[in-house]
Amino acid sequence: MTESTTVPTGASTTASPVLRLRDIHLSFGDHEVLRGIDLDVSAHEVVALIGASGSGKSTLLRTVNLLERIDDGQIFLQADDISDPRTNADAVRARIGVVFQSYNLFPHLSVLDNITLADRLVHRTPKAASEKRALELLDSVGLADKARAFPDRLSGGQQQRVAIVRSIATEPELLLLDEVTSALDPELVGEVLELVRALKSRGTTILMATHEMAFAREVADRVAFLHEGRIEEIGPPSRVLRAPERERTREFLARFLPPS
Ligand SMILES: Nc1ncnc2c1ncn2[C@@H]1O[C@H](COP(=O)(O)OP(=O)(O)OP(=O)(O)O)[C@@H](O)[C@H]1O
Repeated sequence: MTESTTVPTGASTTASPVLRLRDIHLSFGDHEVLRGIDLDVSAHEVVALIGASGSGKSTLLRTVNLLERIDDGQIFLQADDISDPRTNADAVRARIGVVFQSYNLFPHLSVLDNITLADRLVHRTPKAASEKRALELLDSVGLADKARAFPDRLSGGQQQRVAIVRSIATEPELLLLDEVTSALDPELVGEVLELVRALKSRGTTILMATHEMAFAREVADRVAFLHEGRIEEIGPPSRVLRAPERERTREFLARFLPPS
């Protein structure tokens, strides 16, 4: 029996997963924030992490990108054990796209330069090829006319869409989205969610933390409900988010309760 079939993570396909988390533990001082997480994300799958504020969603995403080092367990990206301390973190990060809550664009670079920077520096893609691809991506999200603009000339929703375009410009194997709509005014949320929907339809493999329950229901193949550092429930949105009262309670908790 292979390792990927020994843990009941509820993965929806039998293909080798893009990401495998095995018994992940992580503490900050005395506070054990991740308490034995097992999770597979298959190719082209969208998995949404939901849970109250402080349940460990962001921390889990940060461990995958090696921004936090785990205390115990293993993280596999494709066949590679990236939790091995000898792993080159920069090489791993070049394979994973990340978008955080605040857009984090470089303010002194144009939209085009923001998008092409990693491709040119990390992947050594020639400037012309990198810009051609970036312009195609911008065009596909309706932002081609902003290519030469600087971030401060864009709305929050436009900045976040550029950040997402930047994260996929290098064609990462996995995309991590951490509350990508939380910092936005409500009227700007829709355009960002629309872009995530488009990524899903292109087959991007996504692990995302979200408080947007309706969105998780619509876009996620599976939803993982985190509670106090453990995955309490995982499965199709129709099952995990089945009770409207529970959904509302979770949304309320996630938005308003301070981290424990
Ligand atoms: N660098 C750190 N040092 C100490 N404690 C931390 C650190 N990062 C996170 N924590 C704690 O870990 C717990 C989990 O935080 P995390 O940000 O992962 O939760 P979350 O589920 O993403 O919350 P939210 O929905 O509010 O973003 C919280 O109690 C938080 O205070």
